[in-house]
Amino acid sequence: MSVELHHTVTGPEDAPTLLLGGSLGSTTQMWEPQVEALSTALRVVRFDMRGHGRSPVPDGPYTMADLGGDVLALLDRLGVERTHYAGLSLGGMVGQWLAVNAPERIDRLALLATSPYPGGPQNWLDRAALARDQGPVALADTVVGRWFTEDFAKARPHEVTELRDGIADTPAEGYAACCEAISQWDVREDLRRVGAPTLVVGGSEDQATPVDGNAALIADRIPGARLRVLDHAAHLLSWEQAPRVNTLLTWHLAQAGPELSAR
Ligand SMILES: O=C(O)CC1=CCC(=O)O1
Repeated sequence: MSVELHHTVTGPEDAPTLLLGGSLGSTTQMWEPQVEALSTALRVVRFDMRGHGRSPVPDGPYTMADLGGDVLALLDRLGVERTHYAGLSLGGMVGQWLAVNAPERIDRLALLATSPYPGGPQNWLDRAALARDQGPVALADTVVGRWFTEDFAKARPHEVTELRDGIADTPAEGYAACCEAISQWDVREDLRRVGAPTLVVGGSEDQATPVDGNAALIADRIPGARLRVLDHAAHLLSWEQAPRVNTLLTWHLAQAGPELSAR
C-alpha cells in the first residue's frame, strides 16, 4: 500500500511538472541547487522517499514497486496526469521503474548517477543489517566519502558535513528497507522498452555507480537515450556540478514543448 510522501512544490502552477527523486539517505534538501534554476519554467516537485525525511516510515523490506507506487499516488494527489521526472541514484532507480511500469505518466526522463543493477543482493543486505543494527550514522562517513570528489570536500567541507549529517539522521528502518529494495533491483532487460526521451548523466569520478556498467549501460539500452559524463563529479553530481546539471536538465526538458523553450 502506498504512503503519502512529504513533498514541496516550487514554480508556476500552470507550468509542466518536474518530479525530483533523491538518493538513499537524502531529503528534499539535496535538490536545493536545482530549485531556483528550474522553477522559472517548471513546477518543481521535490519529495522525500518513504523511510526518509518527513515521509512515513513503514516497516520494511520495501520494493522498488513500493517506492514507485508512492510516486504514482503523489501524482494522483497533485492531479498530475503526466510529468517529467529526474532522479539521482535511488531516485533514478525509481525513475527507471516508473518509465518501465507506468510509461503513460512519464513525459521526459533524466537519470543521474544511477544504476540498472547495483551488483546483486549481498552488499545491500549487509548494509541494511548494519543500518538496522547501528543506525545510518555507522555508514554516513563512508557513504558521503563517495558523494564528492576530494577537491570538492576540501573546498566546501561544511556542505559535506551537512549532507553527511542528513544521512546519519535518516530513520534506521527507512534506510535499511530502501537498501533491501536496491538489493533486488535489476531492470537491465526492461530498459529497451522505455519510450520516454531520456538523458543519462554520469560522473567520471563516481565510485558508487561508475559510468561503465551503469550510466553507459542505461544509455546503450534505452532507445535514443543521450549520455553525458561530467568530469570533476563523483556520486552527488547534482550538488557538486550544479550549474552544469541545471543546464543539461533545462536543455533536455526544454525540448518538451514551446512552453519551456519560450522562457
Ligand atoms: O549510498 C551509496 O553508496 C550510493 C547509492 C546507491 C544507491 C543510492 O541511492 O545511493
